[in-house]
Amino acid sequence: MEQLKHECGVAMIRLLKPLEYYEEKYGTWMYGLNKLYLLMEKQHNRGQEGAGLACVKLEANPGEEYMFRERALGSGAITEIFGTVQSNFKDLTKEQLHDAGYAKRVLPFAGEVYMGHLRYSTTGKSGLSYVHPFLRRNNWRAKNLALCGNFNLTNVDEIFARITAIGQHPRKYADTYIMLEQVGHRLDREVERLFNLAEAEGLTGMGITHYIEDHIDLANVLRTSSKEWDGGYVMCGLTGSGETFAVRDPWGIRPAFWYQDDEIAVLASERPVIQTALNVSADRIRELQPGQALLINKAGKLRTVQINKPREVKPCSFERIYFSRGSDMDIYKERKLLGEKLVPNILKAIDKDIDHTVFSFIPNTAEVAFYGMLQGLDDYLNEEKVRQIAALGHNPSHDELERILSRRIRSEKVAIKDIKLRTFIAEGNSRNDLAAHVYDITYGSLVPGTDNLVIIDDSIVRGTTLKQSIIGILDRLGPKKIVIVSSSPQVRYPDYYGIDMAKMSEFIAFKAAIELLKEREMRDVIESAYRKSKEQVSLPKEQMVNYVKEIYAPFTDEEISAKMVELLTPKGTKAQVQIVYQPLEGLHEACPRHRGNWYFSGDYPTPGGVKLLNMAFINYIEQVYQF
Ligand SMILES: O=P(O)(O)OC[C@H]1O[C@H](OP(=O)(O)OP(=O)(O)O)[C@H](O)[C@@H]1O
Ligand SMILES: NC(=O)CC[C@H](N)C(=O)O
Repeated sequence: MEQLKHECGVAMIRLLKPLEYYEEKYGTWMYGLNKLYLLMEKQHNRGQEGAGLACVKLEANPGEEYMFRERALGSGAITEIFGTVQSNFKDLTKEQLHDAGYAKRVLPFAGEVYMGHLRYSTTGKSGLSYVHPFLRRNNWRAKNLALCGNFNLTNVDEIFARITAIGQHPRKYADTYIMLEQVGHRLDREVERLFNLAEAEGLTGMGITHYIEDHIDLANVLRTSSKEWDGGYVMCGLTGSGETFAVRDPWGIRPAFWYQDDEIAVLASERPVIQTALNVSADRIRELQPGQALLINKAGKLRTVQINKPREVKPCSFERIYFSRGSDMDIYKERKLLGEKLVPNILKAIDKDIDHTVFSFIPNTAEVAFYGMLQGLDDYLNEEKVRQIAALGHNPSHDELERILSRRIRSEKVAIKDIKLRTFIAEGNSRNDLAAHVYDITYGSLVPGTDNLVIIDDSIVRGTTLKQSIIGILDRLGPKKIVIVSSSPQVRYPDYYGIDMAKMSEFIAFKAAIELLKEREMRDVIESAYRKSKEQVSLPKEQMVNYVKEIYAPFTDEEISAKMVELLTPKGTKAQVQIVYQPLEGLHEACPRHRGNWYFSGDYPTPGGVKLLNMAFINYIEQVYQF
């Protein structure tokens, strides 16, 4: 089975004082480097395929290196890159190590501007040369560019065709290279525009260089290069002359947060990492707005600029459900609410038999939703107790009270995740085997043959985790019934904005719907959706319609869940199995500000999404489906 990958993380730091300041105040000029390490480590959940960092030293003399980069592959990449950077300092004397002036003059990575990236590849390929930041070198300092991003565009092919038509020649067919070429090309134009102005003003030599570096307008560069980007992105960059930028997509799909005080300006993909790394409260951190860029110029002046007009804002709800760390105060509340909202359906699934049900979660991400679910169950039980007491019709005796009040929600740690690896994102071939062995159970945590087991997870995508591991091992405990609860709705459609799940055939919900259509002699629904999809291939993407919705339309969520259970329950399972899903309304009530739900609803935020879905469905029918 093909690997599902997702996300990337970005981190940027601009030191606003000279290195001496940090040496004096914090005992090290490596303050920025160390903070970058923290910001990256705390976002390692966002990318374990590779990591890289770039650094720019302001005001280096000609002949001295001013732009540095280090990259590595694998889950240990963060340690490796920082280890390599630190190895440059290992032979220094104590005096040299604490001499900020010496560091600034002589040492690599002793700069004021830093940028870090954590990667899971999406459109880009795997391998070290695809690990960000990407570099574009030039003899003019201001034309040098380091670029990294948390992004996925739906129209890389169109952009590639257009830029090659105007004579450009990207060295690789990879999305980040193409972005690098586009931004780099515009940066070149900007530098040339300023060169002409400087010359017209009679400047020469370094006078021209300084003029250019003092007047670069990155807003211009970003505006002209991002015009046609259709997708989710937070693109970050540094130029050789120390300009820093981060720009967010106009739909607000991918997230970014920033903070500034008089010492430092910082940007990261997730808010709590800034809170922790810099010890600041959430109210001092701002979110980069849809279509907005954060720009810091060579002199350290920070501003936000609207680069593209905000579109219908659809921030990715999967960030809230699963990707981002649950330590964000809002995400924590939202995840709890997701769990709480499921309580009525859970009670239905266990016939309200609270006394014979054990509640638990599938580690790790679902833990927070589990606490919310427990809270909801507690509330339900308290109401029950009040009803029971009232039903007595007299002042309860001590024994009566004790009997009623001793009823509890039975929460246990049932499933254990032994390997600290997200099975959702582990390496391709090894994933299946890994998924089967990654979880374990607590033996004796429920009464066999008597108790139900309700276990919450945050998402069911391909169902591999359930099929290959969870249902089988839970069944060993002998529960009467296993109720799997998903805190997110059914994942029905591919994502093209950062989560690389492009094949329809991967989704268990899709497989279930196709099975149901076949079983009920409704193949004509499939054929008609295919025909309509095929007919619109040459239409402009803005006019395309999501016909895959027709595959799901004849069925209720419950019918699809029931079919999924059939497909996912391993042979020989003794317990009855049921899957309870979060309805779409539940998701929106819990995460009201993150309305991006295309993977659940099929409502894509950009026309490019519908176009790619159309292709994915056609490919599925032509390559996988048996007529
Ligand atoms: O249906 P599937 O395709 O198997 O994917 C869904 C599973 O993947 C994720 O877990 P992950 O292994 O990433 O663990 P985590 O909760 O610890 O992040 C998620 O929490 C589900 O358990
Ligand atoms: N997950 C991401 O944001 C990946 C960035 C980029 N699309 C790549 O594949 O390298």
